[in-house]
Amino acid sequence: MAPYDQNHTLEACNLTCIRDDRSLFSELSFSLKAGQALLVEGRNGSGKTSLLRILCGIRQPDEGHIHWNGGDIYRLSTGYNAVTAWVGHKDGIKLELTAQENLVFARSLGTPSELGIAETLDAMELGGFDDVCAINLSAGQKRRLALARLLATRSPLWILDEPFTSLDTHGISLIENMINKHLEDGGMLAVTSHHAVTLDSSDITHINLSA
Ligand SMILES: Nc1ncnc2c1ncn2[C@@H]1O[C@H](COP(=O)(O)OP(=O)(O)OP(=O)(O)O)[C@@H](O)[C@H]1O
Repeated sequence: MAPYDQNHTLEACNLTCIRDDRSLFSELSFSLKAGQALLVEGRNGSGKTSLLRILCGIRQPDEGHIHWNGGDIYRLSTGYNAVTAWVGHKDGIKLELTAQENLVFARSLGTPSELGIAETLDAMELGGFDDVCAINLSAGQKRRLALARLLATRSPLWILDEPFTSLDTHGISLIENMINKHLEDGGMLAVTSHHAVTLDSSDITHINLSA
């Protein structure tokens, strides 16, 4: 993939998240630049998914704001979802569509990458499954198809909630390599994972929501 713009920035300022009168986190601030990763850690229920959903713009923080390249993510003229790729707990794939059709759909929603659909499926070791309905893929193959969206579209900011769920050790290393390449190209990453994540970059910010 061609390198991303090295001037991209993400800044989170004084984020607060309250659920049912309970404060999950407050006054949380951090920033990311090209090639940097944010690793969100913490016990079950500490608020990791809630933080990632706020970073995606799916949920507004109760306090604080997030800026992309200096502009509030809710007011970007280009649309913040044009720069983010989100893979959540759920695969978010259409079970009645084939693997290929799922990627055509994903590309229609974002900025298509220079990698073709067949090449993307090959990269995710799903070559030969292009015309198979997603409902007939194994759990790990469904997860790889969900993560294939990251390659099928071109988004500098990847936001991944437990990306390794259902993957075997080979699948995990496939995704880690993909993430490392993304960071090498100047992409950014926010991730939470109960598995250890092996990243080549030393440019990692750790946030522990249980601390
Ligand atoms: N839609 C919601 N409405 C009310 N409370 C919610 C909602 N979503 C999450 N919560 C609560 O917020 C808290 C944090 O949930 P969250 O999913 O962010 O935690 P997490 O750190 O990602 O947990 P896990 O490691 O188990 O995935 C939990 O106590 C949960 O019950």
